[in-house]
Amino acid sequence: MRKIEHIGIAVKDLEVSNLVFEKLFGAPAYKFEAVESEGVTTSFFKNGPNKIELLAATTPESPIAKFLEKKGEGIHHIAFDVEDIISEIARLKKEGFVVLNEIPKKGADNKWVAFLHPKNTNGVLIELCQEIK
Ligand SMILES: CC[C@H](C(=O)O)C(=O)SCCNC(=O)CCNC(=O)[C@H](O)C(C)(C)COP(=O)(O)OP(=O)(O)OC[C@H]1O[C@@H](n2cnc3c(N)ncnc32)[C@H](O)[C@@H]1OP(=O)(O)O
Ligand SMILES: [Co+2]
Repeated sequence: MRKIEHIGIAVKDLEVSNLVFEKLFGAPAYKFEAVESEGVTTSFFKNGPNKIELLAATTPESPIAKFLEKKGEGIHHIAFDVEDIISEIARLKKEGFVVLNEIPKKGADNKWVAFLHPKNTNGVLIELCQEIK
């Protein structure tokens, strides 16, 4: 894992939260993207080398909808940039982590992604991201 790729924040209303983070960073989101397979719509903000992903649910079954129901708005996951997601998944499986999708899926912002179950990472949902070249 090379660096934090983004921090995902679950929000109830993307429009409202876009304005909050635009004020916070003094700049608008650089990207808005829906990821149907995850039942989410996202916006991305860059602040220097850091990236924030706001996520709102578009379906009741969405992981974000369930998270909001259970925990309310807040940090949802930490995503890490990886060189080779396939070998990283194999390494982490060997280390005993539960990989929620062993076959990388298409994420937002042009990435292949996979997730580790938070039960093995002290309650923090971890996302692996590999840039799609
Ligand atoms: C891919 C697009 C975009 C991108 O960056 O490219 C994204 O980041 S999409 C992000 C949304 N997608 C996901 O989160 C996919 C991975 N998540 C899952 O598979 C589930 O959300 C899972 C397995 C983490 C939890 O699902 P489950 O149906 O088991 O929900 P429960 O409410 O029963 O949770 C079980 C247990 O886990 C705790 N939990 C749930 N979500 C989180 C979280 N985000 N962070 C930390 N902990 C979480 C929940 O509290 C339950 O704990 P318990 O102690 O049993 O109460
Ligand atoms: Co993410």
